[in-house]
Amino acid sequence: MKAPIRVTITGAAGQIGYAALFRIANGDMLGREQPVILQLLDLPQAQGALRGVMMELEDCAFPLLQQVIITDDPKVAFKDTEIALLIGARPRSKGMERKDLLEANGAIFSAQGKLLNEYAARHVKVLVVGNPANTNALIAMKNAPDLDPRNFSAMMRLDHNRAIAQIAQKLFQPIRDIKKMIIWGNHSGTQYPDLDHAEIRGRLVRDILPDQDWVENTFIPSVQKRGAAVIEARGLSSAASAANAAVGHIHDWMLSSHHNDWVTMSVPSDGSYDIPEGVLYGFPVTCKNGHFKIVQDLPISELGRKHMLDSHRELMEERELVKHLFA
Ligand SMILES: NC(=O)c1ccc[n+]([C@@H]2O[C@H](COP(=O)([O-])OP(=O)(O)OC[C@H]3O[C@@H](n4cnc5c(N)ncnc54)[C@H](O)[C@@H]3O)[C@@H](O)[C@H]2O)c1
Ligand SMILES: O=C(O)C[C@H](O)C(=O)O
Repeated sequence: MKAPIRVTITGAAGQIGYAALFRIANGDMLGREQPVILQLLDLPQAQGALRGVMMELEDCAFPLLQQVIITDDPKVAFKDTEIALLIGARPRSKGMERKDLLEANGAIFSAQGKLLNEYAARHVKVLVVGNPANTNALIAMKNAPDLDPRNFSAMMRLDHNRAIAQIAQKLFQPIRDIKKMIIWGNHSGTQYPDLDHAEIRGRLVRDILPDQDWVENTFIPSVQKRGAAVIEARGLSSAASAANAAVGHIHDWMLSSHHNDWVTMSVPSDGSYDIPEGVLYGFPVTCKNGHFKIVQDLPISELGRKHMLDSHRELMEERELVKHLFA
């Protein structure tokens, strides 16, 4: 039996937490042979609900679930953690943009960055889900100077999955055949869902779907605005699909991305594709042995470059607004 991995989930009593926990305990995130210890954090007023969630986890009798710790103390939740899903934050409601949450949520991530720096395992992998995810991840990273910045990421996998689903529906093709999707930039309305490299059974999707008007006026905006469309329909922001994306993000980071494919992760920019250092930005990456590598040398169209720079500009504006939260 392998040694258990400690997984911290913040906002564990919230809707994404509820949808993620049972998947993780079932082995969907780290594999069917990897025991886990869940360290669940939520606010004091949510401890009752969290106790209920723990009871339900117990009642599933998951063979891989070795221990569940519930707490309102982040020091307890982050102690020796090896994977931290930072979900706990306010969601937006109808009519808000994700960056409207910066004020309310930014402070959470500076405090949690400091605590991760102090209490987490040195190899901890951090996935920020709470919005605005890219900039919150930057805040956490900037407050954790002793941890490798490459261990901080933000979630763009939901956008990636949404884009694949749109193409599968448009072409009446199975999801599993659609590869090499990319979402560049920010998890916001400026993200750039890039179809130029996507393949279906080895053929470029662009060759099968030459309808540029559909790509520009339907595909790109519908992926960019899908979060708002779900809020409009449900009255609440995406939860199960967000949890599924978080499980997929960590799964691939830890256990490798698929052969001849890549995934989108928001990671610290390193100058690749002329996106300057200083923000967390969605890039296509491959993962192996717990490390990601940004896919290099993809040709970028003129339209694509414009979208990529617009999204970078927005991230720089967000960065400017939260600079006071950096350690
Ligand atoms: N990146 C993405 O693709 C993506 C997708 C969906 C949602 N989100 C974001 O994820 C976040 C959570 O969404 P949700 O629907 O689960 O919200 P929710 O309101 O259902 O749950 C949030 C939980 O976090 C807790 N919480 C708040 N502050 C906390 C703190 N400082 N420490 C620990 N726990 C804290 C709350 O008590 C609550 O239980 C939101 O910011 C939402 O916008 C991101
Ligand atoms: O859109 C939101 O506010 C929630 C989430 O980021 C999403 O993309 O569904």
